[in-house]
Amino acid sequence: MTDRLTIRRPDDWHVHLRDGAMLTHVAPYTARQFARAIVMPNLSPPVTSVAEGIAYRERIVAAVPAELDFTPLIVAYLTDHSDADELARGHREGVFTAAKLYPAHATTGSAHGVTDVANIMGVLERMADIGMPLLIHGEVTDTHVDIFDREAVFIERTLAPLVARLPELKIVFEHITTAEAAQFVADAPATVAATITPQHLHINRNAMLVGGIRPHAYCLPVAKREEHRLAVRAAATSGSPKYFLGTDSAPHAVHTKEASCGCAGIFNAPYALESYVAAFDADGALDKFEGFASEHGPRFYGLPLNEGTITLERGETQVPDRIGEVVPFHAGETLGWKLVI
Ligand SMILES: NC(=O)N[C@@H](CC(=O)O)C(=O)O
Ligand SMILES: [Zn+2]
Ligand SMILES: [Zn+2]
Repeated sequence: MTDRLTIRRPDDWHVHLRDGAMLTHVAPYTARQFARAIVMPNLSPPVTSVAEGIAYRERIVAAVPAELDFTPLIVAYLTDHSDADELARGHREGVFTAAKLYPAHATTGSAHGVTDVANIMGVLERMADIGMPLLIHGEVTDTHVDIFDREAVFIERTLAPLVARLPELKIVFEHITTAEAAQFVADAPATVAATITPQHLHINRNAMLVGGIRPHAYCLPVAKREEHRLAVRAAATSGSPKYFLGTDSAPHAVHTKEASCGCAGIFNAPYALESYVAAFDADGALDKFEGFASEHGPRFYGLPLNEGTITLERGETQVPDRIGEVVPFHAGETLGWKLVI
């Protein structure tokens, strides 16, 4: 039995660090676990211009204790009116690592998102030309489609046609939650990859709905049936370079989740690595963890692998009920691994 696992320093390829007081509160947790993070741009207002990207990056750096070696990677938020020249300039100048497609009204902070991919086809063609990755929240917003089917329907209606049209465009299908998504990515060209969250490795929809409604298990895309959790978990632990770590840590103050209309998002940053490694361990896949956490992401993005290592050890990590105004994932549980750096 392996009791100690030393791996190259990992990165988080999908996180919400927010802004203002929440940024100050949560950014250190991500910076303690990860060397770099792809920071999502769904602020209000969203990060759309190069100037806003530079300013946000400065606010993030200011929120992280100086002794932590952490690099935020900034993402442009796509709207129906995105300008290809502005995005390309941001990419060229090292401000925008990628651009994010939120279908309008699909999730938290997506009101300014894209109403039809056709509206940004010129932008996507330019991104393909310059090798700038497109990150996608992959759910349709059609009110006739059941919330549990929105990811699978997005593949059929939007993602498959997009990949067929622009096979050279690098696409990250973010936070996949279904067997259909895992299979689509497996069958797609090497330009298509996916991030996987810790919650979608651990919970199915029962966690949210059995024995009372549990708002802290609610995020988007919503957790699905057990068969989907198992398919996503098999993808994560498969060793395939198409799947990599993206926590989707999405903090919301407790009163906005424990409400008649609660916000979507799970705050998993403080114990993300302990949570992921527990799943890999349970599946006998510890040997696949370094690839998932530290290698597949940078290789897909075309960025250097991190220098240095971290160590995880078997041992108890008690997850608190609250961290400031936010309830963390696994609140009140004991995880079987700890990060010892
Ligand atoms: N995942 C979530 O449930 N929420 C995210 C948005 C997102 O990633 O879809 C958030 O910003 O709160
Ligand atoms: Zn999302
Ligand atoms: Zn997210």
